[in-house]
Amino acid sequence: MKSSEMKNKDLLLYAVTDRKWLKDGVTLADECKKAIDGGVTMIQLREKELGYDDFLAQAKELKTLCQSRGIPFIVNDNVQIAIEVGADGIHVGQEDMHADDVRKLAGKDMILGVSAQNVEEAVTAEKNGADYLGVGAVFPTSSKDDASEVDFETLKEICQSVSIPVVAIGGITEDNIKELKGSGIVGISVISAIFAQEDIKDACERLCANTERILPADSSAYKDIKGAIFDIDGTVIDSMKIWDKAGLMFLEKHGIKGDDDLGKRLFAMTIGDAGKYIQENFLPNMKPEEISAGVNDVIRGFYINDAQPKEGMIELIKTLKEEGVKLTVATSTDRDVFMPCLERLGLDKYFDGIFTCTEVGHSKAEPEIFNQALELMGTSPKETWVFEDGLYSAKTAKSLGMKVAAVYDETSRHDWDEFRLMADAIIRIND
Ligand SMILES: Cc1ncc(COP(=O)(O)OP(=O)(O)O)c(N)n1
Ligand SMILES: Cc1ncsc1CCOP(=O)(O)O
Ligand SMILES: [Mg+2]
Repeated sequence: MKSSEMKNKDLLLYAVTDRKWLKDGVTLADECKKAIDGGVTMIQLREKELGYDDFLAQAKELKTLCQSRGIPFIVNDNVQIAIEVGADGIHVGQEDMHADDVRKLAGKDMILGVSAQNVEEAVTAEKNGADYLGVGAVFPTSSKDDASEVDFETLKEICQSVSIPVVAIGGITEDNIKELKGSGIVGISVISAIFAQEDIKDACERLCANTERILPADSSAYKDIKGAIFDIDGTVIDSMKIWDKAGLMFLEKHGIKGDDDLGKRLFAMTIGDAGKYIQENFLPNMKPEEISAGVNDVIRGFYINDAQPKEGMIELIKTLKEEGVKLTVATSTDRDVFMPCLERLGLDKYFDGIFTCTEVGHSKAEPEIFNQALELMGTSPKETWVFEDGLYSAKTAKSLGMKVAAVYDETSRHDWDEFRLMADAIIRIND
């Protein structure tokens, strides 16, 4: 991977190797495979004891593994080995070769990571060509003897002072990671919370999920963005649950108490079918159309009075607008249902155009709605991001060459593993 192709998402869970944790008969490649299976997005080979030839042989093995699994491979400290093995990148600290010299030797395409402990080092590293920063130790660590600690405020100041992405490193565990929320980091870099664990794959899965949970929906993740297309339900508005519950709430109004199973059955039906089902099973004296209209009223009432934004989305939309990005809506929900909510939240004024599947005459499994949004914004697919909680809609957007920010929503959790992998950025706040 070239440095220009690296996304923030590639830095989500960055594993740094340490052979001191290897069990008998197990190789670093074996352990790295488990880590990649668990969701590690980048690997750094860190060898402090090996001679040149052994270091090179190990680098070749891990480079082949990472390449076959589609994640970047980085070499720690040794620029020569990084170049010889054709690594994707090199990571150097303040005591190692200077970043500008590394850049000259390694060329513009190699990913260059630099350690920084304060704002001055961070700003200098960016000027000297760093593509990302590793900042730490953010917690006490036993994996690096000479690591000095970096407090939360300094980490935050560093993130605010540079435009390149920052990962935190040092003593990070699946529990303390939540303390890094709000710092501005795009990911974490970890040794022992991965390689010292009994079940490496399992540990990585939890670290990944917990890291996703602390990342902001901020605009810095969306490289080269000129246009943005927002889904509404489950993306901008926390409204998916009402579709799940509307049938039950309607029944409750008529004094009938349903259970979760009934809720799930009704959710899987169209509103028309739900009307028929409720009539046949609970309200024989009411017409199915009246029931369907009643369920619809429950939904509308929720949008008018109660629906809340997903965390961080209002701020994101405002920031993108301020940055001159064209904004549109593409939604499967009918205009008269969601507009009162957008208006109540003061969001309607930010959008240059609003497209609904009903009005366009095609679902989001087809390209029409996205193409109409692109045409109105006058942006090309590759400079346009689609913010979506629905995997199938995201697949359509991807097939048109657009970038996708996957927004986590509880109702589509079963798709998340596939969705997070295909997306160019992830928004998963407080699920
Ligand atoms: C991602 C990442 N961040 C920081 C470091 C530390 O690098 P450095 O300060 O050069 O210390 P050593 O790792 O070389 O002991 C890192 N390796 N990776
Ligand atoms: C390499 C490095 N640089 C700063 S802290 C550190 C060690 C990170 O290891 P761990 O995740 O086990 O604390
Ligand atoms: Mg170093």
